[in-house]
Parts: sequence; structure tokens; C-alpha cells
Amino acid sequence: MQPGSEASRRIARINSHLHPPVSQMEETSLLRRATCRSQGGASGFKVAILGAAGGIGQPLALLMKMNPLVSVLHLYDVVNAPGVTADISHMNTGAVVRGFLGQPQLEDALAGMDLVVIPAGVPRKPGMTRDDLFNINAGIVKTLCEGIVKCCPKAVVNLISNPVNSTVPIAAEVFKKAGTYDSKRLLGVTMLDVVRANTFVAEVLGIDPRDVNVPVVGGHAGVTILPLLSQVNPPCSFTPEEISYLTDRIQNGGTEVVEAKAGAGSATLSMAYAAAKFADACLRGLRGDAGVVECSFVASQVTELPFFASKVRLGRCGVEEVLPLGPLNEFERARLEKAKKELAVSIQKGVSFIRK
Ligand SMILES: NC(=O)C1=CN([C@@H]2O[C@H](COP(=O)(O)OP(=O)(O)OC[C@H]3O[C@@H](n4cnc5c(N)ncnc54)[C@H](O)[C@@H]3O)[C@@H](O)[C@H]2O)C=CC1
Ligand SMILES: O=C([O-])CC(=O)C(=O)O
Repeated sequence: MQPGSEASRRIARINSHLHPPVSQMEETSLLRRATCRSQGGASGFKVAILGAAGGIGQPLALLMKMNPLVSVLHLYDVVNAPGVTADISHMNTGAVVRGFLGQPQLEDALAGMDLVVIPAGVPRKPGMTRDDLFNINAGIVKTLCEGIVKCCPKAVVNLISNPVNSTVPIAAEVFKKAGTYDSKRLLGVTMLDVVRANTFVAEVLGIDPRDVNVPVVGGHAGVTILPLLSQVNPPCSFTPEEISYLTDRIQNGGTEVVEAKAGAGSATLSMAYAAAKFADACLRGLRGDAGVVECSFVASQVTELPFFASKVRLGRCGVEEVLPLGPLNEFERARLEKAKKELAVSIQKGVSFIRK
């Protein structure tokens, strides 16, 4: 390998973030892989997971380590990151895994990342709303986003931490304040709502959930979660009772899991699955694949609200296009008005947290 080549620079960059420093043997293996990539072999993206030792973070790290589009995977947490990293790093898949523990290592974890996925923060217990998490999670998201500003301002950010309806506006305000805001690169993860909607609708229709696609718009909490059952693919129709049952079940899917876990947290495994699916879609977009469309809570002009979840087309810069809602029926129009009222309050709460 040529000294000063992209491969050797890449290795130098990787090595500068290793905790602990790599052994000579490991270094040789990293060099071989980087050389292969620089010669047109498997290329890939650098992905960081912040909150990687948590209930979502661990299975998400596992799934991202299995993603062939990922060449470098950074696992950051304020606890247990070294153990999770050691464990995941033994998987014989392509991504090079490195762990980072605690605030002093945040900047190293973020340096040069293409995609940052954030499941850091506390989850709900029975009886709580997502908004009850605001006081703790708002500060966590603010700190992590300040790190992104410094170390990878051009990274695409997938924000999972609740309440998403407020944490996405918080992230936007942090980025605006620093002058690095690019609305195309900030995406709130609402994929679990789509995953649930596809599953529950498939159950009612008696078909394979993999063959179903339900757009879910609005936001990610209670009545702000609005499944568009009039736009299900494949086209189908439901009775009023089915519509009421499905809407209610999709809106309360998170609470269903929180209650079943009885104090041990909220959805982690289905969320990791949904987050991995969404991150993969973002990476395929970054790679330049055509026709990558998923629902996400993003800066939007689809309604009068500054943020809204709807279908978005993903591309080389993140969100290439926010797609319109399409025709809604009377039931959906009424639910949309309800959703917007609650969303407006949650968005403002996030904005005020930074502007106060
Ligand atoms: N967007 C969505 O659809 C969903 C969002 N969530 C949300 O995801 C978040 C995480 O949930 P779980 O993984 O179940 O919680 P968890 O408590 O199991 O894991 C959270 C992890 O974040 C870490 N953490 C805390 N402060 C941190 C900081 N300043 N920097 C880095 N890491 C930090 C913790 O050490 C812990 O390992 C919650 O806010 C939850 O409500 C959960 C499910 C679905
Ligand atoms: O319900 C929660 O607190 C976690 C969550 O967002 C979900 O499962 O949709």
C-alpha cells in the first residue's frame, strides 16, 4: 500500500479512534481490508450508534454489523460500551467495530461518520407518556448533537430517542445555532410505526406482512401516529370496525409493549429491527440507489407544521424529497387535525428548550 494513499489515510483515521490501541496483527488485517476497498473492493459507510449498550442499541449494533454497506461501526455509550464492542467485534462480517465510553470519547466516536443513529436516553415505564421522558432525554440529545456539530456536521442523523416529536426539533435548533443545520440530514425514526402497521394490517387481511406497506404519517406519539389505511398497498378495504381497531392498535403499539414488559422498558427488539431497516434505507440512498422511499419525521411543508412524518425519498444528501400525503378520507382528515394540534405543542416544546 502506498504511503499517503486513501487506504493508509483511512487506517490512520481508524487507528486514531481505537480504544484500546490495536495489536500489530489486528492492524495488518485492517490494512488488508482497507487496501481491498481502495482497490475497488467492498466500500462502505461509517456509522456511529450513540446509546449502543442499551436495549435498542445492542441488537441494533448487531444488525448494523451484519449490514454489508457498513465498513466502520462506532459504538458509543456512557456505560458498558467496551463489553458490547468486544462481543460484536467477534462477528465475522465486514464492518470494523470500535467502542467509545463516556463523554471524553464522544468526539472520537463521531469523527468522520456518514450516519449517526441515536437511541440514547431513558425509556418509558407503565403509566408514562413519551413526553414524560422529555426532561431527561432533551438534555442527552442536545449534548450528542453538539458533538455532531463539532465532529461530523455533514452526517445523516437518525434520531430514535423519545419524545421524537420534540427531540427532532431540539436537534434542529442545536444545528441551527451552530450554523450547520441541513434539514435534509435530520430524520426522526418512525419506522416502528410502519413495521407495526404492516404486521397488524397483514393479520387482518390474512396475508404475509412482508407484502404489505402502510404509510404512517404525523408523528410518533399516541394520536399523532396516523396510519393511512386508505392508502395500503396492496389496495384493500376495511370495515369501520377494522379501521377503528387497526388505528387504535397502531397508535398504542408502544404502550402495548411497555405494559407487557411491566417496568422493564419499552420496545427494543422490534425497534432495533425497524431502526436497522431505516438506517439501511438511508445508506442505500447515500449510495445513490433510486426509489428509496420510507416514512420519517422530518422538516416538512406538507402541512403548516415545521416538522411532520410522511413518506420521504432518500438520496445522496439524505432527504431528497418529502412526498405529499395523497388523498385522505374523511376519517383520516379528522384524525389529521387532532394529530396536528398535539404535534404543534410537542414541536414548540422542543424548540423552546434550546431557544429559552
Ligand atoms: N423512535 C421510536 O420508535 C422508539 C424510541 N424509543 C426510545 O429510544 C430510547 C432508548 O430506549 P432503550 O434502548 O430501550 O433504553 P435503554 O435504557 O435500554 O438504553 C438507553 C442507552 O442510552 C444510554 N445513554 C444514556 N445517556 C446517554 C448519553 N448521554 N450518551 C450516550 N448514551 C447514553 C444508556 O447508558 C443506555 O445504554 C428511549 O428514549 C425510548 O423511548 C424506544 C422505542 C421506539
Ligand atoms: O412506546 C415507547 O415508549 C417506545 C416507543 O416509542 C415505541 O415503542 O413506539
